[in-house]
Amino acid sequence: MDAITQAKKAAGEKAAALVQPGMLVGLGTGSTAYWAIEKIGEMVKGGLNIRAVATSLASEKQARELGIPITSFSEIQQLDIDIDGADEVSHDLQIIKGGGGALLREKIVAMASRRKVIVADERKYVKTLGKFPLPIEIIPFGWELVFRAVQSLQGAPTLRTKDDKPYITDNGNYILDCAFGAIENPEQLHHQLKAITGVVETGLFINMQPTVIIAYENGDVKTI
Ligand SMILES: O=C[C@H](O)[C@H](O)[C@H](O)COP(=O)(O)O
Repeated sequence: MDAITQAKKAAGEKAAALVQPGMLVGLGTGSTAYWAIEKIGEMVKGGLNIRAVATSLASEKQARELGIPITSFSEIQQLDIDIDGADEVSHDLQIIKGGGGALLREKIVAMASRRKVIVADERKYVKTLGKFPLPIEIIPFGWELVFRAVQSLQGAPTLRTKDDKPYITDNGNYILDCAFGAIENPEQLHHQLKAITGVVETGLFINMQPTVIIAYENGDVKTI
């Protein structure tokens, strides 16, 4: 296992240790949240009694294979803890998510959770957001109009593709990856983008007061 994968695993496992018996747990998406889910799976096999909501079909499949009981918002109102990855976390704890296309479900789950825990390796902990192009989830119909509206906000959008076709999210939508350069005011940008008809959600996770667990290649793990 290389040093970055080791760091992701360390961050994920540290977050999993925050899960207590009886909790309702949000399961994130991506290669870092993966390790948290694996660890929670081990804990469940060891007798931990929890129920979870997954933020993507991929994470739900992983959780089911590990025997983690899955629930949904038809049965519960709120989660105790949500553990998820990030593409960038700024020093003032604003976040970009959605590199794996799961931002909409991730935000719904995060908003429904009392405690939000973000796990990331050191490469993602940055002074200012924006090196990572901001993903936004948009409705397929008329997506070109949203594309142009993003351009008029000085973002450089790219329609995300897979196998030369538009990438389709778990919700049947498209993703635009938008390069804005340094994002000095994430809150303002989030609201500007949300005001465009056809934008479902942005990957800016703003003012969520998360617990952030950063793992370093040298083996250190810091909770911020
Ligand atoms: O849509 C995907 C999610 O926001 C992921 O949590 C994020 O992209 C980080 O993924 P990874 O841990 O694989 O870098």
